[in-house]
Amino acid sequence: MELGSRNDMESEEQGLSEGSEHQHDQECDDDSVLEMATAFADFHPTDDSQLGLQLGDKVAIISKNSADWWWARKGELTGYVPTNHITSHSDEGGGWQDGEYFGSYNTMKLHLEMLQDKPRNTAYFTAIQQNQHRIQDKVVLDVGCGTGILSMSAVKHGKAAKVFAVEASEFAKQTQALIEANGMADSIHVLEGKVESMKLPEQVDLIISEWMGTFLLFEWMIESVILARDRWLKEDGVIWPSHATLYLVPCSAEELYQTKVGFWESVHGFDFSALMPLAKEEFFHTPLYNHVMKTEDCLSLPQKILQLDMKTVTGSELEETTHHFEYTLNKAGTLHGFAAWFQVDFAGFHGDASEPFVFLNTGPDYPLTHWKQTLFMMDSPITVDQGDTLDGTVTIERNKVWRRHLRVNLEYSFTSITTKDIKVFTKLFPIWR
Ligand SMILES: N=C(N)NC/C=C/[C@H]1O[C@@H](n2cnc3c(N)ncnc32)[C@H](O)[C@@H]1O
Repeated sequence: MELGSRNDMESEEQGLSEGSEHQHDQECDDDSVLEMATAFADFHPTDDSQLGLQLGDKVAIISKNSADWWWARKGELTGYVPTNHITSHSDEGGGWQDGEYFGSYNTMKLHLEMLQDKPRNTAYFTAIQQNQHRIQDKVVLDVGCGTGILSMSAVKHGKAAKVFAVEASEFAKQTQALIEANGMADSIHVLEGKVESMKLPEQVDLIISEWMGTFLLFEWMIESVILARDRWLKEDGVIWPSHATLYLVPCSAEELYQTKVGFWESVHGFDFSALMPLAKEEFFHTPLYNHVMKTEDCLSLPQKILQLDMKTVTGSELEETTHHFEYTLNKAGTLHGFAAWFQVDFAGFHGDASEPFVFLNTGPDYPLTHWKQTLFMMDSPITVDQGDTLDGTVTIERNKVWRRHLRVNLEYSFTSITTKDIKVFTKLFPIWR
């Protein structure tokens, strides 16, 4: 299930900012504080009545003296802050945009899309069935259960004794009805609310969750799963997926490029090429979250740019990651950009390591899923030869203000095997802010 996998959310996504819930901050309890706010830009004070800000700083708003300056406190310091440098939490749910986010999961369209994603559901069901002897009579936590499909499978296929099915959106009310309609109310306990604020009566043996978003991390639900793991998973418990791997490959996207940009060369016989820069900016500024690539589009072997062990990964490790890559192109063609996809594994139960585990790979060599692939289009395609090389880095940086969003920075040098000349490229792609 993916915030960025549906057109409506995609358009809402750009404006995903009117979270209605006010995420209560501890500092708010101090009665002199009107509300909390976060700086989304640095601010350098011009006199000592002003408070300096760094992007991501949280400040307590004491009074709103004017439309442009508010009196605020940051730690022990107080001073005026410019309102056009901060986003007040009362608008945005503290940058998590929870109102809008959970609201988006209260739609039939979304659940239909996920429940119709055969590879997705088959992976979870098969993993549960294959490990029935380990799940039987155990206690399971389903983080973000949606319709409760995975919880029902844990009981039906896994013979779990008890499942806590946690769902923050209003949809949880429907889920309760589904559990009852399937005679599972005595083993599946639907809990409406964020897992962060949930009080369970006991630790669990297995956490199951389907948290993966565009480019694996968008929506940043992984943080909620990590928190649930740290708080509710037994020491020797298992978390599924147990591992998550992000892949990146340099690729062609000729048809897409011609459709969106080449088109302007000649429009009904007229030269509209002056519009090509605008087209590139509009269509390629952010990655394409619903691109379906063909294996032959790959210009090299994919490389792993992020590998997560879900039993041990911490939230802070994910704030910013950088991976160095070197690709040797294995065919001639046109390099338009890079494609990304992920694989999640369902391993982790004790058993000999050679035991085959179920995995779900959303790449071009596997059956298509609703995640499709994520395409990062560079602005200028280059003609390449077999043997040319790309050497660079991909940096994934979580947005410090909009906490479900991230930015992917691609920087690399291209070396032609024939002429040896080197071209350097760099582009920053927000997902989606
Ligand atoms: N797989 C994709 N793409 N989306 C993730 C799946 C999101 C589902 O999990 C719920 N959810 C997300 N975060 C939490 C949380 N912290 N506590 C409880 N429920 C949550 C959402 O309302 C969706 O139903």
